[in-house]
Amino acid sequence: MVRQPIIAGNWKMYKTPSEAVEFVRRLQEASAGVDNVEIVVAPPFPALVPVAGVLAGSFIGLAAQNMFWEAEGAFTGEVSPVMLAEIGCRYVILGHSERRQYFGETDANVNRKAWAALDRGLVPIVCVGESLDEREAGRTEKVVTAQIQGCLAGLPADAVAGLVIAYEPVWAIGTGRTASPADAQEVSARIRALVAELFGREAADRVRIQYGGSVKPENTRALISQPDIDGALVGGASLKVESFAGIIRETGGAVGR
Ligand SMILES: O=C[C@H](O)COP(=O)(O)O
Repeated sequence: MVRQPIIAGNWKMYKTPSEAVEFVRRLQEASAGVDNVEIVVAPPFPALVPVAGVLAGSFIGLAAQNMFWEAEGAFTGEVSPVMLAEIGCRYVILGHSERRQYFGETDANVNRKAWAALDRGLVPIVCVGESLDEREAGRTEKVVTAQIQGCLAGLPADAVAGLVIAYEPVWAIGTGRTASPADAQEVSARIRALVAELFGREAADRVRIQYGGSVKPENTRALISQPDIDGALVGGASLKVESFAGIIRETGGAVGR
């Protein structure tokens, strides 16, 4: 089964709209010619519209970092899937560990959001991953299994096949401490086996699993070469064109044609 690798840059709360526009213009040039990798950027909300304008018709896709599950209503401060779809988002990141840690995001919330996103034609990038305490207590598999079961509960198998799941061990995010390729592969393989159990072999073969946590150009190739890792969700290193384009090129080189 050939799965096209997907490299997504999660800019978190960095870059003003003008900085974001300038960045994607430069990224288009820097990543031109890499045609075997899907590239996605996830700017903060105020930058989505201007960046969508620059990216219209481009090979770089647009993602939001979060959304609410209702289409509209009295929900101050929230953004709906309808709005994201209309401005040209293709993806939406759901359940990032920072949303879980600081804003009370739960697996049940992520599940409602995933249904709503799919209903509006957006592809969820569903984030899962264990904390350091959980890993050290030997609970990684248990934690990630519960997250997958909760976040994807009841979704149709063909929708799951089209999803992106980002495995991000919380202890590796922004710390410079990357999971070893073997550890990242082991959990990614567990996730794929679980998807097979819950949604069938075809969904498991098609779903793309990203690794996230201190990914940089230097460690990309070893991670991407793992059989169950189909890309990366990149934080810090996606904020500079040189390092993000480096990760994209390394990915293209690792998968070949
Ligand atoms: O969404 C991205 C992840 O949180 C990874 O962030 P990082 O690459 O800065 O460790």
